[in-house]
Amino acid sequence: MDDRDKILELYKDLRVADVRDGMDWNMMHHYGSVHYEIRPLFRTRVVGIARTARYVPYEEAVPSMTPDEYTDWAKWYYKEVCYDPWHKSITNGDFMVIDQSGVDVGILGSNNTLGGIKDGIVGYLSNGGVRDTDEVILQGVPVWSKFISQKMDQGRIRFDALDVPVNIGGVVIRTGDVVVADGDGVIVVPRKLAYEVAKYAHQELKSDKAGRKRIYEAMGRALDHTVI
Ligand SMILES: O=C([O-])CC(=O)C(=O)O
Ligand SMILES: [Mg+2]
Repeated sequence: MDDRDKILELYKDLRVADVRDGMDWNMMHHYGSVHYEIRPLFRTRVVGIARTARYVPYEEAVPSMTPDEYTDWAKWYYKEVCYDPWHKSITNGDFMVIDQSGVDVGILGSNNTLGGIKDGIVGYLSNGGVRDTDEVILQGVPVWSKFISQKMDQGRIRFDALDVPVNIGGVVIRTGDVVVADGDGVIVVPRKLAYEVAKYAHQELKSDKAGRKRIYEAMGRALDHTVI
């Protein structure tokens, strides 16, 4: 098992809250929690290894053209201006992290997110928008984003860089960092702290389970997977 698989295994049962505590136990109180305005489209839990991409505003004016000319232009735009190069180099367990510089577009949609899942992406995190959200939810694609946007990329945003440090909700995320996301939001662990944080996150999870198990038993409540 390589380091990456070891880390994914180590984090697979940890909740965002446990990882938060594990960061605190390593004097990282100030760091790691992505701003609470970044929320899941639907509640689920995903652990992955960050893969980052940055997009920036498109500075040119869209030339005047007929709708049929626009069809070709839109295709050209996807190919040359706002492409998703990460699609070509996905590793199983990647958590795709998109910095879209505040532009109101849905870089993520039902099509490109599902294509990434097919190739091994486990979830998406964006400080921007997602669209086609009814299908994204139906397809069960885990997405944490700042907003929902109806808009296409054309004339609004361009691809800038892959595997650069990005700022998502106040946290600098680098390709290779550990990303844990659930109904509480998203937390990022710098790769060099991954083992130490996991150790104390497990300590917290264990004590949480034991405490709630005692209450379940006192209530005569059937035990579930969160306490055993
Ligand atoms: O085309 C895009 O950039 C996003 C989108 O709507 C999809 O992937 O379905
Ligand atoms: Mg779409």
